[in-house]
Amino acid sequence: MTPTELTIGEVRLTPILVADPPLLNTQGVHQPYTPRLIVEVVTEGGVTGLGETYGDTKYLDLARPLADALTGRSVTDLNALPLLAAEVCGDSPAATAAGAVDVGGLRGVQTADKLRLSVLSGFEVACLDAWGKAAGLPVHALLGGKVRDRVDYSAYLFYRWAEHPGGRGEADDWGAAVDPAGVVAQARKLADIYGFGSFKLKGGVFEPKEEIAAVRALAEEFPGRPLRLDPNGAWSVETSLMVAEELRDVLEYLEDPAGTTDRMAQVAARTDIPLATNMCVTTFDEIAEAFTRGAVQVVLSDHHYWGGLRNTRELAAICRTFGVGVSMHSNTHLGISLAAMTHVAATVPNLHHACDSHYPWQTEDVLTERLTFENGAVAVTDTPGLGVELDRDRLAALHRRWLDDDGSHRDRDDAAAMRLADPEWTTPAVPRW
Ligand SMILES: O=C([O-])C(=O)C[C@H](O)[C@@H](O)C(=O)[O-]
Ligand SMILES: [Mg+2]
Repeated sequence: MTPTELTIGEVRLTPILVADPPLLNTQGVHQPYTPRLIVEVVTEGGVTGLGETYGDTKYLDLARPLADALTGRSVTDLNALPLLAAEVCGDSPAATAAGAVDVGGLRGVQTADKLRLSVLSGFEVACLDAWGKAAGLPVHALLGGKVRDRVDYSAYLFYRWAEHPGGRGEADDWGAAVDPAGVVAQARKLADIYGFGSFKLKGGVFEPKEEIAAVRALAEEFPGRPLRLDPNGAWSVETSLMVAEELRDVLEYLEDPAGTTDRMAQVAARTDIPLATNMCVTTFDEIAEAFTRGAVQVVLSDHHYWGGLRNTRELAAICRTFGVGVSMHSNTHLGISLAAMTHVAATVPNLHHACDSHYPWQTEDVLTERLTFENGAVAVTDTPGLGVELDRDRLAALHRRWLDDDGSHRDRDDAAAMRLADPEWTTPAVPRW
């Protein structure tokens, strides 16, 4: 491996639109297509590394200057990435608006730092992939080596409609799930196909008592299996405590029942069910208050907004220091990100919960071969780099969809998608219940 082989000669950015089913959450419903950005880092030695991150306009605006600035640098120069991003990306107006939140609040605060980290995570993963390919080492080896050979994922259950309003988008055969029977049928199908052994229900969609009934129905169908419920902060402290009491015998943890660190701390003080979050601890700045107040017991890391695989390991070390558990959050992503999640998860000793992944809902990908779950787990590959290969035809087809789009899908907006079914819909005020 010579320095030239590791020097970045070109960075290619390809925004795409990926099919997404009508999955419901407290903000609204997923649009038929969701934006992602595929990053290719090509070294002067001809090695191509792949990365993936959010593809909404506010991310693309930051990704372009960073791509230009990377040319001539080494793929190993990763500690300098945040400094470089801070220097060249500038602050996005979306991030600097007072009280800005990510995806209507589903992913917590939105700051200029977090937005830059979300962008540079795609570049970090692409650099690690290129470096690993050039060195003949898997990405997990570059992170210090794996401590497990498979990474467990949980079934990510959603209330959903059979199809998008007006029959838009791509059809699938999952049918609707809007009541306990529908949720159980969906869980059974996900367990049968993928072998998942734990189940997370995305809540905050219906009245809490209906969601309690759905979790109870899951507990009956899958006795003893770890269950989670995540209303994305839609409940008050009192409602959170009521749900915690009703489900205390079956929940592994309750995820973001209430929407702020202060409310989570109030809930945590009065229940012994662990609270997990991907909303009130989403940046390093938020850790101290949440941990010292005992507001969360499990942090659901997301390598995209935490700034990459190496930052995820730093977060895991901080969690370990405070006796806080760690697992992984997910939203709509493709196989490059699933591979990246699997590599980093394989290196984290204190990862004791099955990670979230939307991947089963994504029928489209940009890989020649999709990643597979066996008994609910993804095997940790020892193939150099991430161990995945880009399918250029698929990438081109999904980019073509992005080019042809009239702009209505280029920025994720679950509330706007909901208004197509319910013109009166506005993003609910929190707490909703
Ligand atoms: O809280 C979570 O687990 C998420 O934010 C995951 C996703 O954003 C999910 O809520 C979604 O996509 O509807
Ligand atoms: Mg969550």
